[in-house]
Amino acid sequence: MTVALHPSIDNGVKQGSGNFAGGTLVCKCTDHPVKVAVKGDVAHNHACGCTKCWKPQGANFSVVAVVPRQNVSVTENGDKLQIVDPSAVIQRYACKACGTHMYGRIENKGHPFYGLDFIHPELFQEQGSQAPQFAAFVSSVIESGVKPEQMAGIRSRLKEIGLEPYDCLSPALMDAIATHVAKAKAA
Ligand SMILES: N[C@@H](CCC(=O)N[C@@H](CSCO)C(=O)NCC(=O)O)C(=O)O
Ligand SMILES: [Zn+2]
Ligand SMILES: [Zn+2]
Repeated sequence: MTVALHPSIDNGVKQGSGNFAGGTLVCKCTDHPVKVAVKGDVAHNHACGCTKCWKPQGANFSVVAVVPRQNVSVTENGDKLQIVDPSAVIQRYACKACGTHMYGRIENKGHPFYGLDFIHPELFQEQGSQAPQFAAFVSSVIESGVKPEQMAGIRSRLKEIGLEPYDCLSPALMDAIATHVAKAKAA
């Protein structure tokens, strides 16, 4: 049996349309769901194994991407949102009723990713947003209870579906972070 990563990628990664114009994220509540409008396509979509990103029931990974924060607006039932961990770098706004994380926001203006919100594209009502590009924080799934002996199988399954596994972010994103840090030090 292949290991369950996340329902949206377990049957293979579905490529995006390349011209996704944006859509509406909807939480799991059948009654008064929280709705969040997102303009434009997502970027840097990835599977994330960290303990902080929201994972649907039974999944070992989340699927999470970024969008400019000005492109994100809560349109319905925003009173159901609460910040999961106000001390985290990414302040994740979750539905109090169903627990779904609707968006994560960075308020530290000095953070390399300030200006980007984190969202879960599987919550889009619409199809066609950018597909996951890589897998991040893969070793972190051990912190959620995965046995170290399962890691070889998890990494090979990620590679099989075309998601290169990394234990932090991808090299391109790590380079972007380091460039930001270097510039901040030089300033
Ligand atoms: N081993 C830790 C790692 C948590 C972590 O650093 N997560 C990253 C990636 S989240 C999306 O890619 C991060 O930037 N976190 C900041 C935050 O969550 O506020 C664990 O698994 O908990
Ligand atoms: Zn909900
Ligand atoms: Zn994460």
